[in-house]
Amino acid sequence: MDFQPSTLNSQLLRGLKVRHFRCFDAREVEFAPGLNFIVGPNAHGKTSLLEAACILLRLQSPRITRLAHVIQHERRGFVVDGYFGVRHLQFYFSRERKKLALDEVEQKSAREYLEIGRVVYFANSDIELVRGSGDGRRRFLDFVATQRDGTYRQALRDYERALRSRNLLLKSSSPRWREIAAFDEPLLSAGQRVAAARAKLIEELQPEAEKAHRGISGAREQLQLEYVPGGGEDFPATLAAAHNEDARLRQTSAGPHRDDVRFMLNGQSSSFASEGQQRTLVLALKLGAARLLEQRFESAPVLLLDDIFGELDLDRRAALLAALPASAQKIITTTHLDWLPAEAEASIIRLG
Ligand SMILES: Nc1ncnc2c1ncn2[C@@H]1O[C@H](COP(=O)(O)OP(=O)(O)OP(=O)(O)O)[C@@H](O)[C@H]1O
Repeated sequence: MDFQPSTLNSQLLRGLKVRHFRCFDAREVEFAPGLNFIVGPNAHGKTSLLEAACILLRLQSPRITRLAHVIQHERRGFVVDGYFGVRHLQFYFSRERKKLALDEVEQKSAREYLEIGRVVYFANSDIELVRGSGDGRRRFLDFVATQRDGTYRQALRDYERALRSRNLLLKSSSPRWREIAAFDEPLLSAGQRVAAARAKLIEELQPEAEKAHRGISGAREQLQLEYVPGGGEDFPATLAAAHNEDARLRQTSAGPHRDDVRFMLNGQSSSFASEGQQRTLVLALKLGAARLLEQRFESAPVLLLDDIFGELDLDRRAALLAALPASAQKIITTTHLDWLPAEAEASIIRLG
């Protein structure tokens, strides 16, 4: 790929190469600014390319927690490699080791690498954000929070490490409380950083998601987001009060690993909402996250949209296309493009 730095918009994913990634032995694609469609029949690797783009920029999959699952069967590891603006990103992952490089320089830590590209990913299965367990909502918060704040990832890791150690001690048949208490301090300190960042994120997301929701739903309902801290209002007090419960359950019962977010439409829990209302809500959350990141960094994140047009009628497809941030690069998978207005300017990648 030949890139001329002077002509590049620095906030674009220009090209992507994958090797031994899901169904691809090797594949290379180029993307344009604005609208990009990846078009092809089922099971031809559309989602795989979108997932690879997400992993290249964020080192995590939007679908699964274990990257080993995207290694092509019978292979040792995968490579994703691409240009974001003028920056060259490379990531190798195998079960034994990971290797990161930025502009051909191997990185010991992911910190600088993760400051390069920002992403909002949206798939039909995201309706689980409303319908599913708190786990999915925490993953969404973490995905946006690590992009919003470069220190968040470390706080989350510190918290998870302290939680794992504390839980391991609690599992013992006769828990030694002095040892367990030694993990309370790091658990509390990292947990409070995680909780504060999540609370701040919800506070900033609220007006943006509301605005997006009003735009899509035609101002019919009011959307409210509420952060529900798993450590209560006062995490140290909640943790201290939960000692007996923790001993009984043999695990830490309170803390950010139990955080949740409540969605309300006109003051009613979104669990009562219709499917259409729930889909609108999730879309508003994602567009809200995109606006929030755009405001914070003065450049829109890349939008990766997996087959979300398939279930909509023609009018709604057009409305959704219009609702996507104009300045963002958009990469969209779809099985066919018969519906795309002839005047729409888009770059098309065909698979199969
Ligand atoms: N680890 C893996 N190794 C090899 N093949 C895999 C792996 N994971 C998934 N696949 C295969 O990759 C193929 C492409 O899947 P993908 O989800 O990318 O297709 P798609 O074009 O998005 O399909 P759809 O339109 O049905 O969503 C599937 O046949 C799937 O079984």
